[in-house]
Amino acid sequence: MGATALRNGPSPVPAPIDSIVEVRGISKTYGNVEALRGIDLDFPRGKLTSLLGPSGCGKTTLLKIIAGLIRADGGTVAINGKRVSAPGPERAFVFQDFALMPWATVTRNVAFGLELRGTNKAEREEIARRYIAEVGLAGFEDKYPHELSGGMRQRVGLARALSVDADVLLLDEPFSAVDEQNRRKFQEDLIRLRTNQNKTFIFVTHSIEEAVYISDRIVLLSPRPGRVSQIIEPEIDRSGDPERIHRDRHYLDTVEEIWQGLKQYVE
Ligand SMILES: Nc1ncnc2c1ncn2[C@@H]1O[C@H](COP(=O)(O)OP(=O)(O)OP(=O)(O)O)[C@@H](O)[C@H]1O
Repeated sequence: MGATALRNGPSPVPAPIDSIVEVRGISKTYGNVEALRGIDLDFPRGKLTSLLGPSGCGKTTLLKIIAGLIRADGGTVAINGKRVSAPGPERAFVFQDFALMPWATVTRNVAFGLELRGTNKAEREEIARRYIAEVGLAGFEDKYPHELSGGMRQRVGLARALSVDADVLLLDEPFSAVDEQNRRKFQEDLIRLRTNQNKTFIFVTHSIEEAVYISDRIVLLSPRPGRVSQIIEPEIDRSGDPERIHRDRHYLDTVEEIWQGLKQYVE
C-alpha cells in the first residue's frame, strides 16, 4: 500500500460508515468574493480531520459555518444526522487567539461554557479542574491569563472546549500564536486526547507537516472559489515515539505529495 489513500475531487466523497458531521452543497460569498462553492464533506466520528489549503481558500469560513457562527448562502450542515444552523452543545470552538477573559482565573475561564449552561459552581469547578489537569495545567487553576505563557493560554482554550463535553471540537489554527516547542508538544497532546477522549476534531491549519503529523484525514481546499480538491488519509503509525514519525518514510512522502499539489497556488 502507498503512503496515502487519495481521493481526487471534484466528485463528492462517499460517506464513511459513521460520520458525525455531514456537509452538503455549502456555498458562501462575501460581496464579490466567492469563498466556498459546493462543498460536500463527511467527517468521521472520533477522528481528526484537518482542513488544509492556501491562504484565502475558505478554511476558516467552512469551520465557522460548521460551528454555526457564520451562515452559509446555500447547503446544509448536519451533526449526528440533525440539521444545524446555529451554535449548539455538541460543538465547541477553539479560537485562534483562545478568546480568554483576562479578568478571570484559569478555572473560571475553563468553566465558562458550563457557567453559560447554568451548571452549578461546585460541579463546574470540579469538571474544570479535571480538564485543567488533562491539558497539563494542574497547579495553575488560580492564575490569570496574563500570568501564563502563550502555550499555556492555548491549553486553557482547549480545556474550556473539552469541559463542555461537546462531541466535536473545532480548532482554528490553534498553534499559530505559539512557539515551535509548544506547537510540537501540543500536537502530541492532541493525538493523545483524540485517543483518550474519543472526540471528533476538525482542525484548520496552514502547515502541511502539521496536518500530516496529526490527522487521520486531510481535506485539501483549493482557492477562488474554495472547493474540495483532494482528500488524503495518511497511513502513519502514531503509536511510537513522536520523533520517529517525523522521520517516517510515509510521513515524508505524504508531505511531499501534498506540497506538489499545493505549490501551484503559491505566488
Ligand atoms: N467577513 C468577510 N468579508 C469579506 N471577505 C471575507 C470575509 N471573511 C473572509 N473573506 C474572504 O473570503 C475568502 C476566504 O476566507 P477564509 O478566512 O475563510 O480563508 P482561509 O483559508 O481561512 O484563509 P487564511 O488561511 O488566510 O486564514 C478570502 O478571500 C477572504 O478574504
